[in-house]
Amino acid sequence: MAGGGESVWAIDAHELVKSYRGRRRGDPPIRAVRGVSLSVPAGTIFGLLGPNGAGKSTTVRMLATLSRPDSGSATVAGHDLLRSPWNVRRAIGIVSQKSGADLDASGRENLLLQGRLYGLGGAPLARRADELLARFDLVGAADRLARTYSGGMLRRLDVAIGLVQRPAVLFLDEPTTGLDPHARAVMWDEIEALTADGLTILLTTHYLEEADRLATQVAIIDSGQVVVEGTPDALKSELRGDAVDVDLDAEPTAAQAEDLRARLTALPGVVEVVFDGWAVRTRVDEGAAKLPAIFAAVDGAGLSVVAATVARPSLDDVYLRHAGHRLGRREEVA
Ligand SMILES: Nc1ncnc2c1ncn2[C@@H]1O[C@H](COP(=O)(O)OP(=O)(O)OP(=O)(O)O)[C@@H](O)[C@H]1O
Repeated sequence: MAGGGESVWAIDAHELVKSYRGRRRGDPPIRAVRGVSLSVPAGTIFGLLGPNGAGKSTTVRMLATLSRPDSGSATVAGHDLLRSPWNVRRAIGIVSQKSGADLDASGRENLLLQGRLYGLGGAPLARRADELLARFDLVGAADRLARTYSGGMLRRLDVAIGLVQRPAVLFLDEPTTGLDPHARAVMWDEIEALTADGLTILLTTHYLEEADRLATQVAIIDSGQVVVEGTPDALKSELRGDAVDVDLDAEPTAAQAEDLRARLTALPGVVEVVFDGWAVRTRVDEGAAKLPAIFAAVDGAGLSVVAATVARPSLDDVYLRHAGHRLGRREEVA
C-alpha cells in the first residue's frame, strides 16, 4: 500500500506529457508539457520557473490531479497520481494565483468552510482556524469580510485556506504577484516558516529573486521541458566570474572600443566583454579585486569611468543562459 510520508520524495514525477487540442479543427495539438520529470524532497520548497506558456500550470494541474497526463507517472505525498488520485487530493493543498476566498465571508468563515469541505468540523476545526488566523497575522481581521482585506492579507488568507486540512504538499502559484515589496517580504517569511513543520511546497513563480530566496531547488521550464535544474547557488556558480559593469563618460568610438576590448581581454580573469552604449559590461573572476586594472584599461583607451558596479551572477543570468532570453515579467497589478 502506498502510504503518505515514508518516501524521501514528496513529489516524484517521471516524463509527464500533456497535449491540448489545437484551437481550430486541423490545427496541430499544443504540446504543453513534453516529458517533465521532477523529484522534490519532503519538507523543501521547489521553485518552478518559466515564462508565460512554458507549461508550469499544466505541470502543476497534473500533479494536483486536476488534469490527466497523456503519459508519464508520478507519486505525490507517496500516493500514485493515476491509481490513487483521491489519496493525492487529500494530501495536497492548492493556492492558485486567483484568490479562492469568498469575499462575502469573513476570514474565519472562509477557513471553516474549507475545513468542512474536507470533512472536518466541531472544536478541532475551530481550533485549526484560530491557529491559522494567528499564524498568518489575521486575528484582528478574523471576523471582517474578506473583501475589506488588503492584497497582502487576502494572499495570506488564501495560503491559510490551502493549509486547513494539514496537507503534506502545498502547490503555491505565484504567491506574491501584485503585492507591494513589504507585503511580499512578509509573505516570503510566512512561506519559509511553513517548511519547518515538514510541509513540501511546489512554488511557481515569475520572480527569480523569489525562487532564489525561498527555493532549495529550482527547475527552469521552457516550451514544456525542464531546461535546467539545481540549487540556486549551484546554478549561479556555474556562471563564471562577477558581472562588472562600467559606465563611461562617452560612447566609445569604434577604435576606442577595439583598443579597450584588447586591453580588457589581456587582463587575467576577464572572460567576457560586451559594449552597450556608454557602458562596457564584463564578466570577471574576482571582479572587485580587478577594478583598478579595469579602470587603468579604460584610462589607457582614452576614456573615463563615471561609475562601476560589481555583482555576483543572479538567477536572472542563469535563466538567460539556459532559456536564451530574459524571463519576461508580468506587469504588477497593485
Ligand atoms: N486548456 C487548454 N487548452 C488549450 N491549450 C492550453 C490549455 N491550457 C494551456 N494551454 C497551452 O499550453 C501551453 C502551456 O500553458 P501553461 O498554462 O501550462 O503555461 P504556464 O507556464 O503555466 O504559463 P503562465 O505563466 O502564463 O500560467 C500554452 O501554450 C497554453 O496556451
